[in-house]
Amino acid sequence: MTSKKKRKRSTVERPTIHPRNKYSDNPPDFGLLASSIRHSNPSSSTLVTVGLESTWTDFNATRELTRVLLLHDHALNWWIPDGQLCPTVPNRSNYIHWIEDLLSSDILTNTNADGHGDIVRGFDIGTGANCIYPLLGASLLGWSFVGSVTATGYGRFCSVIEIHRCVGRSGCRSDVTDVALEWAERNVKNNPQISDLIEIRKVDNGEERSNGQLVDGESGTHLYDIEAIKAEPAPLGSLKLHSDVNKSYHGPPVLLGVVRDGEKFDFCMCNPPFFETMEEAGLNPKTSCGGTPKEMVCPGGEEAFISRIIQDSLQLKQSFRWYTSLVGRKSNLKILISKLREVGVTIVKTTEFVQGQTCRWGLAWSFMPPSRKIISSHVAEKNVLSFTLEGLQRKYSAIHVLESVESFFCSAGASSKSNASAFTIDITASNDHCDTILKNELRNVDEPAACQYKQVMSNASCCSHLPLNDLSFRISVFQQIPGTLLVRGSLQHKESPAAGLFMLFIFSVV
Ligand SMILES: C[S@@+](CC[C@H](N)C(=O)[O-])C[C@H]1O[C@@H](n2cnc3c(N)ncnc32)[C@H](O)[C@@H]1O
Repeated sequence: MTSKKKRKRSTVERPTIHPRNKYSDNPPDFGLLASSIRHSNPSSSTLVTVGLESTWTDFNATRELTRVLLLHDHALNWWIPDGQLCPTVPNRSNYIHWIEDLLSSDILTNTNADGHGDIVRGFDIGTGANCIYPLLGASLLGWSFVGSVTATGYGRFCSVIEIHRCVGRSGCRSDVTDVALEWAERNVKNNPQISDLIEIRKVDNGEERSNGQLVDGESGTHLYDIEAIKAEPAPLGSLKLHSDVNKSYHGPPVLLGVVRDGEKFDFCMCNPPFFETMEEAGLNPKTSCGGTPKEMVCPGGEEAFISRIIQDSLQLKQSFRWYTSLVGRKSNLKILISKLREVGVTIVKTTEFVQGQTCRWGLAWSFMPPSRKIISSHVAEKNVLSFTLEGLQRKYSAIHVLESVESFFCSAGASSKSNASAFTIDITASNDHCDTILKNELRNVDEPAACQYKQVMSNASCCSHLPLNDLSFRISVFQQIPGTLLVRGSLQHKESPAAGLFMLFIFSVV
C-alpha cells in the first residue's frame, strides 16, 4: 500500500514551464540554432555541439546557447565575460511570467507605480553582469527596470582559496573590478530598442562593521551620507523571531539606501546569492553556469539575504506593490514565510519553479490592502459565500475571528449562538438589526464600495430598508494552513434575494 502510494507520487508530473513562456509550446530548436551559430561564428560550432549533446559542463557552450536564444527569440544582443553567472533563458522567463501573474491578479488594489503612466516599474536586486531580468522584462512585456549592482560585493567574506579559484578559473577579478556594473551597462546599451527602459544603479560599496556602521572596505572611512545611515533598517533583533539560529546579513545595502526617496515600484525581484561558501555553491557538478563568489555567495546565504529584503520592506512598505524573491531551499522558504507572517504583511504568495533536476521557489509578499471587491448581484444571491484571510499573524486564530464576528453582530442587537468546537456561529438578525448594521457600515466603508453597494441594491429594486423577516445565517471559520483562514457564511433560510446582498455586504466589511 505504502509502496504503491510512493510510486504514484513519483510519477506525478510537475509543471516545468509557465504556460506563457515562449518555450512552453516551442522548445528551442537546437538544430536550427546550431546551424545559425555555425554560420555566424564557425569557431564556436564545437562548443555548441557540446551543448546539444546535453553535456552542460562547458561554460562556453552554455553561454553561447544563452546568447543565441536571446538573439533569435528576443532580438537581444548579449554577452558576459568568462566565469560570470550565465542565465538559462527559459528558467529566468518563468519568474518574469509569475510576476506578471501577480500584477494582473486582483489580489491587490490595482494601482500602478506613481508617475509612470501604465508602464510597469520593477526593481531587480542584484541584476549582475548578465542583466537578464531587466532585458527579458523590457523586451517581453515592455516593463521598465532599475537593476542594482554592487561594485566589490563580498570579496572580504570569500576565503583566500575562493578568490584564487575565481581568478585562476576564469581570469575574473570580481573582487577588485566593477565587472557587473560594466557588463550590465554594456548589455543595456547594446539594445537601444529597450535601453530607455533600464537604469543600472550602482549600490555604494560598503561593508558593515560589527557595530552596524557602514565603512569603506579599504580606507575605513565612512561612506554613507546621513540620509543613507538613517535609512538603515531596524536592528536585526526585530527579525530574530524564532531563535538565535536566524542568519544575519552583513553587506552592502539591498533596498534601503538604494531606493530613492519617493520612488514607487510595482515589484522587486531577486535571484539572491544562495550560498554561504563557494564549496556549497559548487556542490552541483552537473551545471556549467559559471558564477563568481561575488555572485553566488553571501554570509548567511539566501536566508540572511532575503531576511534583509524583508527588513527593508518593513520600512519601505507600500513603495512596492509586491516584494518577491527566488528561494533555493524549501527549508529556507518555510523560515522566511514564518518571518513574513510574524511581521504582519497583508499577503504571502509562493510558487514552485521546476528547472530540470533543480527546484526553486518564488516568494512574494505585500503591504498593500487586499482588494475588496463588491461582486455582481447574481453572486450576491447565492446561499453560501466564502473568502480567505491570508497572511495573518499567528496569534490570530479561527476563534479570534469568530469572536469579532460575534461582537460585530451583537453590538447591533442581533443574537448569536457559538459552537467553539465546530468553529461556527449562528446569527439571527431582525429587520431592524440589519437596518442598523447597514446604516452604520455604509458610513464606515470607503466611498466607492458604499456607492457600488447602494447601486446593487437599487438594481435589485430594494430600498435601504430590507424587506426581511428574521435573517439567520451561520459563519464558519476553518484554518487551512497557519496564517490562512477560510471564512464561510451560509444563509439558513432566505426570504428574499436581498438576504444574499446583505450577506455579501457584511462579508465585504467584516
Ligand atoms: C545569484 S546572482 C544573480 C544575478 C542575476 N540576477 C541572475 O539572475 O543571473 C546574485 C547577484 O546579486 C548581487 N548582489 C549581492 N548583494 C547585493 C546587493 N546588496 N545589492 C545588489 N546586488 C547584490 C551579486 O553581486 C550577484 O550579481
